[in-house]
Amino acid sequence: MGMPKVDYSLYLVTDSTPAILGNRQLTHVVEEALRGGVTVVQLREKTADTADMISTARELHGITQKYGVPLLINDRVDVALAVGCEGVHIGQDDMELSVARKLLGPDAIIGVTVSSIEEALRACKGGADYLGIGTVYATPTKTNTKDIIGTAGVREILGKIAEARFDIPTVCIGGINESNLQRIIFQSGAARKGLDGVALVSAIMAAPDPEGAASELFKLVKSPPAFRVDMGPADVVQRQVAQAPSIIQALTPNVEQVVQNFAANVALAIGASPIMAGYGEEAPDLCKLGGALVINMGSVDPAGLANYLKALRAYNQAGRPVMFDPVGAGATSIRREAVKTIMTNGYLDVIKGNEGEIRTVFGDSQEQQRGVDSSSTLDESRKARLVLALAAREKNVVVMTGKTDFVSDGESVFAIDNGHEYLGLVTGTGCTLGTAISAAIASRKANRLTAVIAAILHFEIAAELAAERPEVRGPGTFLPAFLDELYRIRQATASSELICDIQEKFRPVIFEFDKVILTARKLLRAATHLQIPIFVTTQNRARLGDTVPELQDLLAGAGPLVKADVDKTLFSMWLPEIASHSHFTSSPSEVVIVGLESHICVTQTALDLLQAGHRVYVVADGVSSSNREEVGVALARLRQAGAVVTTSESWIYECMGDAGIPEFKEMVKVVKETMGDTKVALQGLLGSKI
Ligand SMILES: Cc1ncc(COP(=O)(O)OP(=O)(O)O)c(N)n1
Ligand SMILES: Cc1ncsc1CCOP(=O)(O)O
Repeated sequence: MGMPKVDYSLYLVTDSTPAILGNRQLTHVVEEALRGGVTVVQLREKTADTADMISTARELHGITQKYGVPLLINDRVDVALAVGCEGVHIGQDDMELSVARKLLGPDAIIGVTVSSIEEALRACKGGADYLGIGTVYATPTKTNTKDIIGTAGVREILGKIAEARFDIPTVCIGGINESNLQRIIFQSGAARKGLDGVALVSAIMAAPDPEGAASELFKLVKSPPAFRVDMGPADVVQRQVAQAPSIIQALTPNVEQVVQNFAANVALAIGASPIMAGYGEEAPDLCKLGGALVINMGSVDPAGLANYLKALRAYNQAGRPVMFDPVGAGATSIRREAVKTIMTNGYLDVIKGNEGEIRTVFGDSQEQQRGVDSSSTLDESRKARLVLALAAREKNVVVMTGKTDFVSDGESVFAIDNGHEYLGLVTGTGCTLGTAISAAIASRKANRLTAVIAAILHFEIAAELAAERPEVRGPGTFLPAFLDELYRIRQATASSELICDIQEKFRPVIFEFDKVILTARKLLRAATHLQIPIFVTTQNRARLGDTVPELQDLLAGAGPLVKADVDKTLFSMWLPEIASHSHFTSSPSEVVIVGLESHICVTQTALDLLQAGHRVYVVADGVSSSNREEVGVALARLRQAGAVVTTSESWIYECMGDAGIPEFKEMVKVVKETMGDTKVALQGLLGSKI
């Protein structure tokens, strides 16, 4: 006996009942699973007699040894002793740990089932080698389970083990399969202790291809979930909320909900592209478009629920965010069940609901809602504690709407007191707030908590502004004004950046080099007046020279607006130093590119920026290549990829948006003073493009 270091990542518990094994041979299925990557095997036979069990165990041990994997026996210390395998797994109703240890000796592996903190601490103190924590979810494989503890229960146990400083490996068990494994590991992890692996029966033993199933599961255990989002600390959140509304722009959520028309209008007003897609089969394609999914439980029927689950699965797998709106969650038992089903079948980045809905999602069985009403019974501190607890349990962001909205990421709670009573007098405003939130979280670049808060502020401040308009006399006139204000805020707060790369050594070879410089000078002046951050790059500065001298005075004048000046070897200007800058990480940006060469560095930069979720403007009078013919081809390609190919003057006016802005006078001066340059650059560079 004895095996120095056990890898608990993928722990297979066998089952030879016909419902699971069919008419296949147990040893054959286990060997296939071992080939697929199973790291521990437990022989679990509930009805076999001792002689048969010993015989199977012996054969199995021969196989597991070939793969260097420990074989443990469920409950039966006598069988483990007879076979001489590596150890046993015992439950709370089986032989005592101390007795098993005495019989098996110090080197045997003894695992213990635990479903509470007390059991876990007792097993740790008693010298268990690992813990099997569960049952996580109800499973037909074992129906006589005492406690279904969910990921929250697993996390509590892990937290206490860490607190008591026990360094013991742990797996969890019960209802785990390919579609929920990563979420279970993610949501179960406590601050200082995560799971070492997962134990499964049917997901492998009943699989038609046990090797393939095990190999897929092994990959999932070893890789971080696609949906995992690191949430920034609260102080970062507070800083970023200052620029809040700019977070919602150029996003593409896919929206599935009841008040579709209104939701679609809100999405468009805030710069998102809505797709109302209730058919789950479409989701795998839709999630490739890079948006977010809204599951709005406006109506619940079996077909609808199946669609929610299909879409949820597709978006989780693609690592795209999901916003769950558990409409009327507590109104009927069907809805309560639907909430449970949705929550146990996928990861929800954000859950948004009114007090009754959030209480139901948390599992408050006393909560009986009437329809989708939003009557409130909790005081503010209890509301804050509830969203905090739910977000901590689900490891996501929770929003409880109400007169004051409460938002939490499980670490901090924010209260938002904006909005207007008219929002409560128009149908669907709650649902469309979900649309706004989904648009904000659609970009993975944004901190999720910040994005959610920003979306709420955008939405509610727009309502306040709309209600103040002179033409608004009630909910009917409020609605169009509200859409206008959503749009106006978005327009006014879109954040732009300028990326520039023009080096000295290219001067003699680039087509119309001096014209590119003229445009770059104009854009730098405009950026400086409009307070647009500037990012400068050079390609191998030592060999190809610095940024041209014609731009140096303007860059010096821009001072702190020049956020980075980076030398590179990559062709793309989208360097880690730039991509990680807070201007790009806090929200999707509108980035204008000027420089060289259009078919190499400019093209790669634009494609990278698009891929990262930003909106890209390529100014046709500000980019060039050594061969003029390259330019038109590059611009056509970028246009097709989703970049906006425009001119410098058009971009400048788009950035201003409104002649009423304070900078307008200065900007007109820039445009007038560079009128001649603009003409020369357009004539010189655009002949071969567009
Ligand atoms: C790894 C692992 N964890 C838990 C169990 C459950 O064991 P137990 O509570 O003894 O229940 P039975 O398996 O005997 O029905 C397990 N087998 N393996
Ligand atoms: C043995 C055991 N102990 C708790 S749940 C369970 C069975 C898990 O089976 P499955 O992985 O098929 O849900």
